[in-house]
Amino acid sequence: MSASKIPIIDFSGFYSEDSAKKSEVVTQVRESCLYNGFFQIINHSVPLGHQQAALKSAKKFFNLPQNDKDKVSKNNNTWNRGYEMLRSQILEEGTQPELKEGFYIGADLPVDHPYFVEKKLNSGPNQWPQGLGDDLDYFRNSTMDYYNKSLELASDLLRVLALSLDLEENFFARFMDGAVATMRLLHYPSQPKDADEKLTRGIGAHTDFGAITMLLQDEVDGLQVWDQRNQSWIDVEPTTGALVVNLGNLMARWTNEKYKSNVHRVINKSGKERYSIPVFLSGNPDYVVECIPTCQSAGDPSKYEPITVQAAVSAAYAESYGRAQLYKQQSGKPMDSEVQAKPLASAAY
Ligand SMILES: O=C(O)CCC(=O)C(=O)O
Ligand SMILES: [Fe+2]
Repeated sequence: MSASKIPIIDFSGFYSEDSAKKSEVVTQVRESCLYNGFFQIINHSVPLGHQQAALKSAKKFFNLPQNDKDKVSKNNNTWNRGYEMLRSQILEEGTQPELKEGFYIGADLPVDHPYFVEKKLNSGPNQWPQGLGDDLDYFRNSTMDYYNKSLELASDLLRVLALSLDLEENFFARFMDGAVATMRLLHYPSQPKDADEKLTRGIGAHTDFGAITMLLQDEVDGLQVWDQRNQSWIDVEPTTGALVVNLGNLMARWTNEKYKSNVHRVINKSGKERYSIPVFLSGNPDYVVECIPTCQSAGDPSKYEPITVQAAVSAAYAESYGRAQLYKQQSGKPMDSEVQAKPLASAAY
């Protein structure tokens, strides 16, 4: 597999009647997952119109006055919904708090839903930015439509992943049933041209926490994927209509590290504002992730104990937000309200 580019896979083969075309998709996905866990897909099931509408909504939201954004702060709840201000997170140790702001959305669950009552991972009602006024309906519909379409695609991707691992196509169905997923609208201000690249990140080098991530980026580049074999960063070229798919730590654990959860980062040196929308699939919080049968053998036993989705994903969130808090304490800077109000142990939900 070529190292200098992230492969673009034509996903229409998966929906084709032609079994050879379907196998070709499965083979390309397998190769990408074994190599570095990143690929782009085109001709998938999330319509371009839905992508554009969601990005338009993101831009409208981030253009609001700071005061309107602060009113829907993620600090207002413990289930990780709402606005996250600039410099709230550090994913790469030794770097400065990150130059991005975000808005978290998920399934809009009522307060009597069992997931909310039982405080399951990132589960509860959304916060909606009233500051958008007449644009709020459009914002709500376009973001939720995009979210729902992404979850349908996630099921298809898991079918392909199952086949790529020589499993039954519906192996991941129970994991998807009642799955939790979180979407984040992201805005990366343009970084000053003379910013110290070593320390300033849009998002620091990290791996994702969940099973898979589906990322929509607009036309501004900045996402880079670590190429372990060549010890260099690969730029992920924005491609109209494409989604970047990458595997998270949960999938790496599940596959006994046969499939990669790879390091990536964003540095926005474009001189333009950058917007992106990742959807993180965590899965059913009660599902127990246990080494996939085809990924272990007598000579290659399971490296990890079984763990629930809830336990695996929540630990990772707490750690990353804790780092930003620590940085601000140690550097003696006044902490913004976002970080101050958030105790480390309950950082994410
Ligand atoms: O914005 C991007 O391109 C990447 C975002 C990302 O890696 C993340 O939110 O985990
Ligand atoms: Fe990421």
